[in-house]
Amino acid sequence: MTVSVKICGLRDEASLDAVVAAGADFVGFVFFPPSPRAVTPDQAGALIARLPAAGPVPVGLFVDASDETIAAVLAAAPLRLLQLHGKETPERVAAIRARFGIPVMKALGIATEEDLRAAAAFAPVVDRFLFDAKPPPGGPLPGGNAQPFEWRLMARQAIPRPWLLAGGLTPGNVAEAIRTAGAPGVDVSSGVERSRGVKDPALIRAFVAAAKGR
Ligand SMILES: O=C(O)c1ccccc1N[C@@H]1O[C@H](COP(=O)(O)O)[C@@H](O)[C@H]1O
Repeated sequence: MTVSVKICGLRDEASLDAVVAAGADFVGFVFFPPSPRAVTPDQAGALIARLPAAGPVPVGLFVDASDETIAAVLAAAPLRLLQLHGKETPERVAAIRARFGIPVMKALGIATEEDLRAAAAFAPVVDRFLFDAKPPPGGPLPGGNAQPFEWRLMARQAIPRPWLLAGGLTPGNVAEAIRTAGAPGVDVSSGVERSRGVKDPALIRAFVAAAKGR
């Protein structure tokens, strides 16, 4: 089975080119101003313009964003998947999907098996799931915290949509995470950075190779 790989939080051309050359499947742009990885719609649009036609799918990461914010981003950046990483309800997810006509991936924070049960209510209205660690209480970011969760919670779960595993993945642990969780895909941000918010092309290459077993 080929594992899908998403590299998230791209802000510069050299790192974006490394994502493409490494053969990642998805590339993420963060539209959440408190994040050190945040980009403007125009910056994302310029980076997406560099992607080859058969290159990674450009994903926009939003946190409890309004329709107006999403529309303003889409006017400048032709995203092909919307990652909703806040407290969006199934009704809000359905409304965003219907309004913009773009596939949606809902991120859910996981600490216990009980948290995974939340996926059922979202299944009819999402195209993918992303399972991430719960953020530290009171922290500024709901994701991107280099925090793993217990991968064994995912094993043998029948998730009703394609899904990505996220949270604290690195080139060194991603192969074990995939095996333990039985993950069909993975997503990383912190684990391919040389400092917070600054991607490292060598780590990007190493992560994609390790995830895809090359
Ligand atoms: O990366 C961010 O800054 C971010 C901000 C707000 C919500 C989500 C964010 N990133 C997502 O978090 C996970 C895990 O990231 P990490 O590898 O543990 O740093 C990943 O899905 C990113 O897309």
